[in-house]
Parts: sequence; structure tokens; C-alpha cells
Amino acid sequence: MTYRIAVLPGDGIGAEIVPQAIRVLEAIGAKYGLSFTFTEGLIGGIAIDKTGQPLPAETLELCRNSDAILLGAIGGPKWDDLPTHLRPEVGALLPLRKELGLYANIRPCHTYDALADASTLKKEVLAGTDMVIIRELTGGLYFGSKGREDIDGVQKAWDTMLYSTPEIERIVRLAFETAGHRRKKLCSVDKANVLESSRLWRETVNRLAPEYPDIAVTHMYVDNAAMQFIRNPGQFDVVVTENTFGDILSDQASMLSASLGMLASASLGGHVGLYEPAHGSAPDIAGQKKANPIATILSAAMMLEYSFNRVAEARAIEAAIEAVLAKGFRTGDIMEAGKTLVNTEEMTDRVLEELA
Ligand SMILES: NC(=O)c1ccc[n+]([C@@H]2O[C@H](COP(=O)([O-])OP(=O)(O)OC[C@H]3O[C@@H](n4cnc5c(N)ncnc54)[C@H](O)[C@@H]3O)[C@@H](O)[C@H]2O)c1
Ligand SMILES: CC(C)[C@H](C(=O)O)[C@@H](O)C(=O)O
Ligand SMILES: [Mg+2]
Repeated sequence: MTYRIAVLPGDGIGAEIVPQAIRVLEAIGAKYGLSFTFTEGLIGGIAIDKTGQPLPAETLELCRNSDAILLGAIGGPKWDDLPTHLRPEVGALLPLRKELGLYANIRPCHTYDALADASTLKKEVLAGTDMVIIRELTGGLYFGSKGREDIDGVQKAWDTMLYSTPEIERIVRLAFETAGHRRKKLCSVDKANVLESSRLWRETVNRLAPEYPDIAVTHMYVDNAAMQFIRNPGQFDVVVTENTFGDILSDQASMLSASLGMLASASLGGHVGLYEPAHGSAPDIAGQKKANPIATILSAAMMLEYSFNRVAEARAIEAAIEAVLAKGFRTGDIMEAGKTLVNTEEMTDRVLEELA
């Protein structure tokens, strides 16, 4: 079986980390008898520079004709001052997600024993943390009407948080089902004390809950959730929330595994799944071989599991990463005294050694 992977490195550290995930997929392929074709496409700032478009039509076509997509990161200061709709984030990543129907963004977050001391949080707080954030990805503030108006010299700008019942239902059902395969706890995060879209969100969760009688459902306001993530992250199993809240909360939750460079993601819902680290193009460390490739490698593991149902292969990658961390190898973002500092490629070398 040959799996066709669309490879979109993008900007900044994207071009450094994506090749690492490909090396790991190739090693997995050799070991387990799978084959992959990797076809590169342009996206983001580099696509603007080369074609004038943040999401060229060929890239979208490549993605549509692939079995899965591996994306690095997009954006950076060079393109920040472009008009909103031409910027890499709004002009490429959002339409890619929307066009492919990727409404469900899965961001698993757990504590690594080996990294307990690398974290900025106390060991006792982190102990046993294992949650998955299910973020709605094609609605809300990112996609509602937005605009600007100049009225008598006063600038006004707006974004609209819009959700329909079907949009909420499909993501909430996925969250209930995910909880059913885990510890059977679902926390729905909203701002129903203020926002109308959150009231509809909460009503929808409550309406569906009786269909999933074995799942314990709770609701939490997003401000409280931000605090509880740090106070007692072990209380969460599955968290479901709308687009913007999920974006912010997942960056925060990444610190439960010690670094944003550890947080993988899968975007699902259409025919083709998209796999990318949750982090961005990290302009502050780009081109310095400092980037942690683990979030991208773990995203490739999610690809094997979710798009190809290759669960043993995904577990093998995760186990290899745990072993490398246990042996004390660290990129700068997770470095601590007494450990061995490695660069992006060397971290992958160690993972490949474990896989072999
Ligand atoms: N999915 C995406 O492509 C994506 C996601 C987030 C941000 N962005 C874009 O990336 C650009 C930079 O945004 P930002 O700086 O706010 O967020 P960022 O996620 O790029 O970086 C935040 C911080 O985390 C560090 N970091 C991130 N990934 C790392 C890794 N793998 N290893 C080690 N350290 C890592 C960075 O060095 C930086 O200090 C912006 O243009 C933003 O819009 C893109
Ligand atoms: C770059 C940006 C549009 C994107 C988002 O907010 O979805 C990123 O922060 C992410 O988390 O994937
Ligand atoms: Mg984000």
C-alpha cells in the first residue's frame, strides 16, 4: 500500500521540522512495510513570494488528491503588513481548513515523566495529566463576517463569532465519541455567561448529552478553564470548545508537556486529514537548527493512526520519543541542567535509533 502525502513545509522552522517527520515516516515504512510518496507544495509566505498567492490553486489540488497532508507552519514578520485576506494565516491556512472541511482539530496533551523537571509547572500539578482538546476549526470568529469602517475619522473594526447548530453538533458529537473511548469525561468550554454563540453551544451540548449516558458532562467558562488548566490539569479528559478558545487554550495546555514544541495536532472532518504541529513558524529561532521536531513527528504519528489506521506504527513512534527523552536528549526549549542538548536533526537521529 502506498500512501500519498502532500508535504507543505511553509515558513520559518516549517522547512526544518517537516523533513524530520518525513525521515521518521520513511523509517516506519521500511520497518513495517508501508510506502509513502511525498509531494511538496507551496503555502504561506513562501508561496506569496514565489507565486503572489498564499494558497496557490495547485497546492489545494495537491492536497485534495492526497491521502493525507503534512504541514509545517506558515507566517512571519515579512508578511505581517499585507492586507488581512492576503496574509499567510487568513489567506492560506484558514481557506485550506475550510475548503477541505477540516472542522475538528484534535490536540492531545499529556505530561511526560522525563520532562517533569523541564516544565515551568510543579511536578505535583502535572502528575497524570492526559487530556485531549477538541477545537472547532472552521467556524466562530475566524470565519464570521469581519470588516472595517471609517466614520468621521474614527476607525471601527469587527469580527463576528457565528455558529450554527449543525456546526456545533458535529464537533460536540465527535467529542462525546472521543470521551467514550477514554475516561468518559467531557468538559465543554464556553463563555455562555456573555456570548450568544456560547449559549447556543451550551444548549446543544445539553441537548445531545442524553444520547451519551455513560459520559459525565461538565461546562466551564473559558476564563475559569484557563485557570483550571494550570491549577489542576489532571481533572480534564476531553475538552471541547470553539475555534478561538481552543486556539488559546491549546497553546496554554502545551506547557503541561513542557513546551509548545511538543504539541501535535490532527485536523479532521473531510476526505483528507491535515497534520501539523500546533505551534507556528517561530521566527525567533528559525534557521538556527534549534526547533524541536517532536510536535511534527507526533503529528505524523497521528496521521498514521487517524488517516491510515496504522495504530501500532503510531504507538512505536510515541514510544521512541519517550525513550529518547528518558535518555536525556533535549532540544533547547525542553533543556534542563544535566541533560544533553541536541539540535533539530540530532533529535530525529535519536528517534530513528530507537525505532531501529
Ligand atoms: N499553524 C501555523 O502555521 C501557525 C501556528 C501558530 C502561529 N503561526 C504563525 O507563526 C508566526 C510566529 O508566531 P508566534 O511567534 O506567535 O508563535 P510560534 O508558535 O511560532 O512561537 C511561539 C514561541 O514558541 C517557540 N516555539 C514554537 N515552536 C517551537 C519548536 N518546535 N521548538 C522550539 N520552540 C518553539 C518559538 O521559538 C517562540 O518563542 C506568526 O506569523 C503566526 O501567525 C502559524
Ligand atoms: C496561524 C493561526 C491562523 C492558527 C490558528 O489560530 O488556528 C494557529 O495559531 C494554530 O493554532 O493552528
Ligand atoms: Mg494557535
